[in-house]
Amino acid sequence: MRCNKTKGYNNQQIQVKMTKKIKFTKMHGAGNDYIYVDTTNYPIAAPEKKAIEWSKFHTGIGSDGLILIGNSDKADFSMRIFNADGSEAMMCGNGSRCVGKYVYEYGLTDKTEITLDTLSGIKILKLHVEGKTVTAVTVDMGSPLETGEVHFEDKYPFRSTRVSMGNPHLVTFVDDITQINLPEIGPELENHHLFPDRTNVEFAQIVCKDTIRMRVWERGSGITQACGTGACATAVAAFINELTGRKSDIIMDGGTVTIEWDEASGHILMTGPATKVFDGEIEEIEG
Ligand SMILES: N[C@@H](CCC[C@H](N)C(=O)O)C(=O)O
Repeated sequence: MRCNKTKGYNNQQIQVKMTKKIKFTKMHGAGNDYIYVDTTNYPIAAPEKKAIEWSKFHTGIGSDGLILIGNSDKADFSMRIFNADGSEAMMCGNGSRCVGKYVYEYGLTDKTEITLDTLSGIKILKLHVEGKTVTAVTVDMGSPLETGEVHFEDKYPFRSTRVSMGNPHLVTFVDDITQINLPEIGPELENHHLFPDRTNVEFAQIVCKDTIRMRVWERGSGITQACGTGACATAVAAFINELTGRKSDIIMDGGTVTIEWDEASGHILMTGPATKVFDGEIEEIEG
């Protein structure tokens, strides 16, 4: 049978689709990379879909997810975070530092102390500025919402600690982190029946009383080079289990952040880098 291209073509209804150009900035915090869009200039329809499409490395921009910066009636700015699988999370530690750098360096504010409205409440960002550049940001992440021990009754020989930093985390301390097969165990634990909302998964090794090496499997994004809320959860779990003091450096695959659990306020303070990679423009097909 021959295929009649001409007939097929003539019979087709031609749909004219409009395209719109969206400016974005690719940024990373300790290697945790997201696409940032200022939605006051470029409103994004269906962000769940865009997060999946744009996060793909071969056919999109390539990232761990999508972060939308917007206005808020409760704070200076708002932040929404979508993982690479399109799921929306409550909070993003590394992302919040990059939002601080973005709004300052792109002239949306000249404040060096900024309030940020997130699904996990209002966070306070303190920018460390050198000249006109934000080199690091300290974020008051608030108090950990929930902590608890987890004993797996099935195949895992671990005693783990559950910590909610708005996002759910499962932290497990091991003697040798290099022995952990994260690509295999990460998704198993993320989707374990004990966690109906899934969970982020951290494996950590104590280096010394104030230093922890950590690797992460993120809910909705897989292995990432760093996770800010995960670093907070790891420091909290280490302190609760009497493995460290209140302040520790968390060394991740892509960089280090410092976490301090302030005794007076009970808040977690996270300090770490924020880096711009490039600005870009992507075409969005409407309809
Ligand atoms: N990488 C982020 C956390 C992003 C959300 C997380 N994957 C979730 O679904 O809870 C961070 O730096 O905190």
